Amino acid sequence: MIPLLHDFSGARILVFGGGPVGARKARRFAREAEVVVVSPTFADRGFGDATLKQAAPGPSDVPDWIDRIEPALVVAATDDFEVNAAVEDAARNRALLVNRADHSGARDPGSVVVPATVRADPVVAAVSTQGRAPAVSATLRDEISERFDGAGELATLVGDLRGELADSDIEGHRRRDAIRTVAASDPVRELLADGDTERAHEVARELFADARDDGPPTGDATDRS
Ligand SMILES: C[C@@]1(CC(=O)O)c2cc3[nH]c(cc4nc(cc5[nH]c(cc(n2)[C@H]1CCC(=O)O)[C@@](C)(CC(=O)O)[C@@H]5CCC(=O)O)C(CC(=O)O)=C4CCC(=O)O)c(CCC(=O)O)c3CC(=O)O
Ligand SMILES: NC(=O)C1=CN([C@@H]2O[C@H](COP(=O)(O)OP(=O)(O)OC[C@H]3O[C@@H](n4cnc5c(N)ncnc54)[C@H](O)[C@@H]3O)[C@@H](O)[C@H]2O)C=CC1
Repeated sequence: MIPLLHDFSGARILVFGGGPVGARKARRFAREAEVVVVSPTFADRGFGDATLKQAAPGPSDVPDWIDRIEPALVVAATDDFEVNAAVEDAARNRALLVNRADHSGARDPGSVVVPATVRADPVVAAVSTQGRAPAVSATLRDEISERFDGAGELATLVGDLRGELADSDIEGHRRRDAIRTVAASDPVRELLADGDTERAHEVARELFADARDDGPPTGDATDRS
């Protein structure tokens, strides 16, 4: 499986199953998409801004729900294997993305796994074990999140500097070195994590100007994919 970021803004997502797992998926997707959850019962836990529809569709009712809602992604999170299987079949027949919460074996095209994520907008990190051991994903996510202090602010700051350079006639390698110097600067990161944004910007600008004008030795130019 290949990790990608998918923009679901303006899209609809249909979740079958209103237990804790359906709620967790609904909450996650509702930050961006219009989420509908269909289920006979709903957990106490929050569903974000999702719309809740109380119903207990059997396997043969599933296609109608999908055709009515017209989702981009369907989530099968009921505790009923037959219903989850019907959700997967109907989604696949319509070439929709499908996430099965009760199944992590072999996967067909169009099936997606929900990773454990850390967000510090605009930075987002996702960890998956490709379905093998979700608890490991969650543990590693917690470790990564401890290193995320100031990461969102850093990306915003470096993004601003990139924007300012976009129209300049600075040589490509100097531009890249200057940007990398700021991106990798521990002092800038620490100042941002401490909330000292003003000083962080000053230090970043100094580093940036030095690297741009004098240019440290050009680093490794290989593409890190
Ligand atoms: C394939 C996948 C499908 C998908 O949902 O996309 C899937 C499948 C299954 N999970 C199961 C169990 C558990 N899942 C969790 C937790 C999380 N599971 C998540 C994702 C995924 N789970 C996808 C793969 C992710 C990857 O690639 O690593 C996370 C990361 C994201 C999220 O769900 O939001 C979220 C962390 C949330 C957070 O902390 O943020 C815990 C731990 C806990 O609850 O504390 C347990 C109990 C311990 C255990 O069993 O391991 C079972 C057995 C169910 C049963 O026994 O009935 C299945 C089905 C099966 O394995 O067949
Ligand atoms: N992916 C993950 O992270 C995890 C997945 N699971 C799997 O996901 C499934 C759901 O987990 P929980 O929410 O904890 O289970 P749960 O049993 O608490 O909730 C199941 C929900 O599905 C609803 N439901 C039952 N029949 C339905 C139907 N015909 N149509 C729509 N909704 C229906 C129930 O009313 C209930 O709200 C579990 O059976 C398990 O296989 C479990 C733990 C973690």
